[in-house]
Amino acid sequence: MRTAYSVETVRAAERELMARLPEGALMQRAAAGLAAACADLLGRVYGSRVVLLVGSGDNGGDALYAGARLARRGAGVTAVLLAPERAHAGGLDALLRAGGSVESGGSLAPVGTDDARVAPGGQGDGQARIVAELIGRADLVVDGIVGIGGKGGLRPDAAALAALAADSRAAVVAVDLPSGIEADTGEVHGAAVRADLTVTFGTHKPGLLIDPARVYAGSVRLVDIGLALPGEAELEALQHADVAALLPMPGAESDKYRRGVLGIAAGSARYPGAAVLAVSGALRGGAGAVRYVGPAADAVIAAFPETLVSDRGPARVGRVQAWVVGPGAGDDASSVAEVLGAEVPVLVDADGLRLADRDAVRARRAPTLMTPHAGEAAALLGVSRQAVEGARLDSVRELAAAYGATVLLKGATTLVADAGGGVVRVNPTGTAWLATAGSGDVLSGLAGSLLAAGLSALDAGSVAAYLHGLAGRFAADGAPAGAHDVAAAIPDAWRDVRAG
Ligand SMILES: NC(=O)C1=CN([C@@H]2O[C@H](COP(=O)(O)OP(=O)(O)OC[C@H]3O[C@@H](n4cnc5c(N)ncnc54)[C@H](O)[C@@H]3O)[C@@H](O)[C@H]2O)[C@@H](O)CC1
Ligand SMILES: Nc1ncnc2c1ncn2[C@@H]1O[C@H](COP(=O)(O)OP(=O)(O)O)[C@@H](O)[C@H]1O
Ligand SMILES: [K+]
Repeated sequence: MRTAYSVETVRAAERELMARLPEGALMQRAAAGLAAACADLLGRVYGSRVVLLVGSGDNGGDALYAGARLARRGAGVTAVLLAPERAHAGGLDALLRAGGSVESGGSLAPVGTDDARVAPGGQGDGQARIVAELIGRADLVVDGIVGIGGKGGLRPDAAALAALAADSRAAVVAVDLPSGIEADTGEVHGAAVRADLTVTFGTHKPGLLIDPARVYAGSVRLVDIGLALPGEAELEALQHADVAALLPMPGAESDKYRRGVLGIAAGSARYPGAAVLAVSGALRGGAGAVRYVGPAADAVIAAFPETLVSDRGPARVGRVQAWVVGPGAGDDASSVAEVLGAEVPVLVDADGLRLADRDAVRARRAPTLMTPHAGEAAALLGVSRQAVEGARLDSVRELAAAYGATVLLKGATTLVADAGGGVVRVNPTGTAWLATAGSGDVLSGLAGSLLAAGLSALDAGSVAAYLHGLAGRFAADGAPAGAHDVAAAIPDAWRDVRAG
């Protein structure tokens, strides 16, 4: 399991550890890990050109000490100091003693606020040009502007440096996190550094795993500095072994009913394909049987003859262990209401989200799993799609609380949150090839099947997202794939997870 902790928790763990260690020991651990990662990225350290962007906190201190280590190995290291009089004194001293040099990078005036570029003004043309040329010629830029002490997007002088780093051909390594992102939420308010690699200390921070900030982090390398973190994380990402342990496996005593029967109320005359795709995901999700209820029975049977079909409405079909309702359902509000009345776990997706009565969902005693994409979540919350996409963690928690349900918010980094708070799951396996019509229907069938097999809503949602993301990768393999290809690749994803 990969876990991420909030800044507050990290600070507390750091305080506790620092009290037991000699002064500066923690920063040396961080700097050693950072320097090693930089050296790996450079390949050859000797003769390389390294520029450190250094803010006035300990994040800059990490960069300076790592720069000193690289300078001792023969790199040409220059620190650009945003606030020369407040730069970390010990780090600065170490860098200078190792043969590094220093430039002032404060008050480089940016042009505009969105597209910050160093311009004449501030300290004047001369210094701005020196800094721009340094960064432009660098092999590696180390972003030590701000770490977990940052608030809001980068200030203008820091934004100007970030823009220069983005324009240069240098690889960019962020220290702890890309400066300018919100560590606790993954939100990005204004300018932020775009890194190729982030070297983070002690634990992942939520912002490194959640969009939009995740994209700024590049790949992420965790350096263990010995922090003792409490049991429950803020955020967790399942990995192969975690998923393998949760997959429902049949045993000698299993029969199709004991493995779980999933009911699917989906599809309409207009959208029969949604029913077919939901069934295609469900048949690969571990339930022993799938019952389909709705107007697309002919299409479902033609594609999947093993499906049990009925046109009698959800309330009168035989017993099921879980329901999926909503994909392609059009305006079939009565099916949604009937399914919400069932005392088994229910997954609500697509049209079902719009048709579900909030009080009816809140009144349910069995688990409910809602699976909106950002647009659907926005409609339920009464905000814009951009507002949801910009604040995904807050949005998923708010929706879960409002409906008293588990919510899976789809996207490049799918999040799953329970109503009562607690850890939120983030899915690491997705691929942008999954942004194809009908892939959400496959996901709802798959997650429903896992619910029918007995997984909790949080586990069913996060295991389904994991398998679905992996199946998307296998199906696409560098070329477009349709939703039915994704469903067909679920068994490969399942086998891959079990193989470890
Ligand atoms: N506390 C510890 O034990 C350790 C801390 N470490 C490092 O220390 C960092 C935290 O250090 P600090 O608490 O000093 O804080 P930071 O260095 O993250 O940030 C504080 C500085 O950034 C400036 N700043 C804040 N928001 C800004 C913005 N939007 N634009 C530009 N500048 C901004 C502040 O004025 C302040 O000078 C961690 O991220 C990590 O890199 C590591 O050395 C490991 C050990
Ligand atoms: N950029 C992306 N990267 C990774 N996964 C994505 C991306 N965009 C969408 N997805 C995934 O693709 C699926 C799309 O679902 P949805 O929007 O409901 O589509 P549909 O309604 O057409 O079935 C979701 O599982 C979502 O997480
Ligand atoms: K940083």
